[in-house]
Amino acid sequence: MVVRVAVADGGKEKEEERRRAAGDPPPNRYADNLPDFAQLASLYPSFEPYVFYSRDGCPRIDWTDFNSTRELTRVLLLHDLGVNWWIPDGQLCPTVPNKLNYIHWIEDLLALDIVPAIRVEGDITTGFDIGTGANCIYPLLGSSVLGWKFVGSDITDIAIEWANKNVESNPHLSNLIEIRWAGVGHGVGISENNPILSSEGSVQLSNPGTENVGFLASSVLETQLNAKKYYDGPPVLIGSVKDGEKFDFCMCNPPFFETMEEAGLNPKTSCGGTPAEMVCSGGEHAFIKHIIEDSATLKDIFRWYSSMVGRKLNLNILVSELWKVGATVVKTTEFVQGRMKLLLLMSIYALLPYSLSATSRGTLGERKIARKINLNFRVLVNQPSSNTQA
Ligand SMILES: C[S@@+](CC[C@H](N)C(=O)[O-])C[C@H]1O[C@@H](n2cnc3c(N)ncnc32)[C@H](O)[C@@H]1O
Repeated sequence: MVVRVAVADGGKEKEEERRRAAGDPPPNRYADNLPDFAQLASLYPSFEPYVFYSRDGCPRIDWTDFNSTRELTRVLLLHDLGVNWWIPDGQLCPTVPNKLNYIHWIEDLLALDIVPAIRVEGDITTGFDIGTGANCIYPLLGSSVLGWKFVGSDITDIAIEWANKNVESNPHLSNLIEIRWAGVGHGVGISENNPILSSEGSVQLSNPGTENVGFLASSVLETQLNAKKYYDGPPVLIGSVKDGEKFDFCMCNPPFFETMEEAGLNPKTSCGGTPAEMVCSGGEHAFIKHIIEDSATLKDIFRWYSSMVGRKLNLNILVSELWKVGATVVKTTEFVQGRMKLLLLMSIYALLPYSLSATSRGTLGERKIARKINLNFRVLVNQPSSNTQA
């Protein structure tokens, strides 16, 4: 018996080594165990009406019915993680297995010491979720699965109200999660050279709504007009981070689209999504570019900056923009969960205090990363204007 356990553990270790070496994403509890709808239906009477059986006898749900996908998310969070959760009709409904992928990927990156830890050892890992939404899914997953602390920011009444409700209905997590209006921080990264653009396009040097400095120097106006071609929404990171705060990472599922028409509807699923959640001026490219620009100011206030990216073309453009602002490590990955064939592109980067540059796909062992750093450093020196992604 003991020997069998030892063998099994050894196998797990080898598999873990292989996974890391191959750059595969970390395991997710749902990777080999898709949710058992029949079991959930027998345990949760509220879920039972949504489950039906296909001719092959498999229990299924109607993915085009919002009530059905929302109830699945509710019972999964409750059954597997002991998390109480709800969202109002039409708000973006998260698919738990996909969301866990992002959390586990960050977990893997934090385990690497390619970017030095910024906080004292023993501190609780702390993340910043940009646009946490009414569903507050990343803070709920990160705190319940890994015990991480989170600040979740957002800009809409409904997101702030429901994210708070979701935190309060889980008293065991409530000391780990703070929900915060974006742009009401205490001025980290804000200076006369680096003002905040408000949603109305005026410049603010502190809390929006309390101290509007009004009219602008023409150079600032010019920047602002250029910015309008891109993202002209409320502040993202600068203005949302408070004095003295440090984070291990930020993460973001951005508003991906410029219009709701562009967002379209996936006829095979109904996961809700209001215009405020799905759309921003300039779409995902502009939103993430704004995060990149903020990060160039905030630098090591975050150990890693990360975001989801919907379109591969945007990912390539954004990576080249990362080099321009001095990113020193850029990592990307793609996730496919179960049979859903949903492709998630992820990008994560850090701005180290020295000027090496590296890029890699997935997770690499330390030695390989060191080799890649040298390789890309040479490439960058020889061809400073080229866009180098290994
Ligand atoms: C695609 S939703 C993501 C919701 C949730 N994190 C998820 O993954 O399901 C994008 C969210 O970003 C919020 N948002 C838009 N602009 C923002 C800003 N400047 N700062 C913070 N949140 C913002 C929206 O209100 C919305 O809740």
